[in-house]
Amino acid sequence: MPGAEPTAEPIAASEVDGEALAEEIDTELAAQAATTTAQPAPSRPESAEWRGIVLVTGTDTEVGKTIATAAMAAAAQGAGLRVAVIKPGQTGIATGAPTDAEVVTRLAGPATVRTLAEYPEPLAPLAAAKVAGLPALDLFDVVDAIRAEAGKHDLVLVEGAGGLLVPMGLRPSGEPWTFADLATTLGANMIVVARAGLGTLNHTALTLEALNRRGVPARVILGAWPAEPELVHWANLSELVPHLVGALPAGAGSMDPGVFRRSAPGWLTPALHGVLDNWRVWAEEAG
Ligand SMILES: Nc1ncnc2c1ncn2[C@@H]1O[C@H](COP(=O)(O)OP(=O)(O)OP(=O)(O)O)[C@@H](O)[C@H]1O
Ligand SMILES: C[C@H](N)[C@H](N)CCCCCC(=O)O
Ligand SMILES: [Mg+2]
Repeated sequence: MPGAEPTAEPIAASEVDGEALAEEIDTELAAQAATTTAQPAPSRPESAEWRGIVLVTGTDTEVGKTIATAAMAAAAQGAGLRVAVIKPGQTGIATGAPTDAEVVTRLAGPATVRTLAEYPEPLAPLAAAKVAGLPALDLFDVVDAIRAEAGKHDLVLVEGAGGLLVPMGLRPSGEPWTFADLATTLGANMIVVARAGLGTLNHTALTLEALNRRGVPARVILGAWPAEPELVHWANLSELVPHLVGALPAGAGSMDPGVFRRSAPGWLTPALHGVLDNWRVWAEEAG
C-alpha cells in the first residue's frame, strides 16, 4: 500500500557486488514474495483488476508516463476491455513533438483518445495557459469529461502533466488545482510512473506519501528498466517491489506498435490486466 513499510530491509549496497549481488537480490525478491501474503489486506485487493478511472502521474516529467499509459491501454484492450485515454492538459504543442495522445494512439490504439486542452509552451498547464492568454483548465470540466468517458468505457486512463502537484488549472474559485486534487475529487486510484535509477527512491516516496495522506490508493510502474541494469537498479527494484505493478523495458516507446501491444501484458501485473505475476522470475529474465 502507499506509504506502507517495505516488507524487507533495504539492501546494503556496499555489502554486495557481482555474483554476490545477484544472489542477494534473488534472496531479497524471494523473501518479499514469501511475505506478500502476510501483509495486511490492502484497501483494494492486490489481485483485483483496476477498472474504471485510473489516473497516471509521475515522479517527474519525462519519466515514461505516456509510454506506461500506452502499455496499460494495450494490455487492457488485449484483455477485452474498452479503453479510453484522456490527457487533460497537453503543453508544448509549439515544439512540434508528437503529443501524448498521438504517442498513445500509435502504440496502443485505444477505442478513445482525448486531449482536453492544448497550450503552445512546454510548461505546467496553468503556466502555459497564462503565458498564452488561453483559458485555464477548469477542474469540474475535467471531472465531467472523465466521468462521461467512464460511462462508455471499462477503463479510463488519465495522464497528468509532469508530477503530482503541478498546477493544472483553476477552480471556479480561482484557486489552482493539481492532479492530486483531481484524484480526490474523482475518488480514483493512481499509478505513479517512476525512474529506475539513482534518485528514484526519494522521488517515489515523496509522491506516495503525498497520495497516502490524501487517501488515494497508489501503485508504481518503472517507466524504463535498462537493458544492462547496474547495482543501483537492482537495489531500487528490491526496495520498490512492494509498490510495483509494472516495469517497462527502456526502448519500449520505439517498438513497432504490434510488438508493443503483444509485449505490454508481460510488463504489467494482473491488477493492470497483464501477466507479470512473479518479480523474482521477471528479475531473473530481465537480468
Ligand atoms: N520505456 C521507454 N521506452 C522508450 N522511450 C521511453 C520510455 N520511457 C520513456 N521514454 C522516452 O522518454 C521520454 C519521456 O517519456 P514520456 O513522454 O512518456 O514522459 P512523460 O512522463 O509522459 O512526460 P510528460 O510530463 O511530458 O507527459 C520520451 O522521449 C520517451 O520517448
Ligand atoms: C512540457 C513537459 N513535457 C510536461 N508536459 C509538463 C511538465 C511540467 C512540469 C512543471 C514542474 O514540475 O516544474
Ligand atoms: Mg507524457
